[in-house]
Amino acid sequence: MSIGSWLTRVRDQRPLVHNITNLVVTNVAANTLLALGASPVMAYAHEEVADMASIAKSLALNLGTLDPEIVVAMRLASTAANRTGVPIVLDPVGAGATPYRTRAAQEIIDGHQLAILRGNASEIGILTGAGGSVVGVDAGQASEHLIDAMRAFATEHRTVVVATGPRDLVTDGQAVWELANGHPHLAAITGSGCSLTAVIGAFVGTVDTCDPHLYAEAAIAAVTCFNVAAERAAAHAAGPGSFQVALLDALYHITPEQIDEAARVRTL
Ligand SMILES: Nc1ncnc2c1ncn2[C@@H]1O[C@H](COP(=O)(O)OP(=O)(O)O)[C@@H](O)[C@H]1O
Ligand SMILES: Cc1ncsc1CCOP(=O)(O)O
Ligand SMILES: [Mg+2]
Repeated sequence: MSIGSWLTRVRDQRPLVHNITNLVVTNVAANTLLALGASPVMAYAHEEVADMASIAKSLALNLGTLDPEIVVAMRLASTAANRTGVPIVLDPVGAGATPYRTRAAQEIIDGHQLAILRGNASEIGILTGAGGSVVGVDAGQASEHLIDAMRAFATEHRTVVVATGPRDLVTDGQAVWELANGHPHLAAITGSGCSLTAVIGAFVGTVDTCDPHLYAEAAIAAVTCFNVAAERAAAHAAGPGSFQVALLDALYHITPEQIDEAARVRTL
């Protein structure tokens, strides 16, 4: 299946993505999913997260503005998602910046089966044991051991790992792919990584068998779709402000053919 045809699946199926995300990006993540053609819902109450996760096509967890209530909500939702076969995508925002965030990410990873772990290269470096520095929620220096550590982590946890930045890396524990689309404006707005995680949730929500290889394909397609849309948006944006709006428009208008034409994906 071509990378672009994954977008057709998303638009045809309009998967419901249950997001437990942060206070900064809630609105933009929901609008990003709508522009793409997916269906967002944000739900946090302990009384309903298990029910919501069970009827969703995917569960996207984001540690951006973590607090103890959210930690419990994520635990309840993840348990229900695993029980009902709903794929989980985790964005460990700021893992490595404080022990609380790192511990929360590790508890989710150890206690549940993730479909995809997606963070910036520093967050992924911290969680996979490669090391790296995290400055608040932004990436610092990435580790030179990142690729090996990602592959070992993916194998051990039977999951797909995605590390983003100027170049993006994806592995299912066997193959490693390097993705080279995107635009520096993405690093000049808040929430690009968080929105991408929600988008990965939409793509993975179209996969109905628990298959790491298909999850990897979905992740590659999601990152490439998002980043090619960003390139198209940047072409007529005056700066980060208009870029943010233009990105929503580009996600709405982009075609599978445009994605396939611009995709820069290679196996390492
Ligand atoms: N310098 C860059 N050039 C091109 N694309 C980038 C650049 N920095 C980040 N991106 C893209 O921005 C998105 C968010 O990645 P990143 O900034 O690593 O995550 P986060 O916002 O979680 O720190 C990804 O799609 C990534 O490919
Ligand atoms: C600024 C900030 N602070 C807590 S969460 C958040 C948003 C982070 O978004 P992203 O990781 O996509 O840049
Ligand atoms: Mg992030």
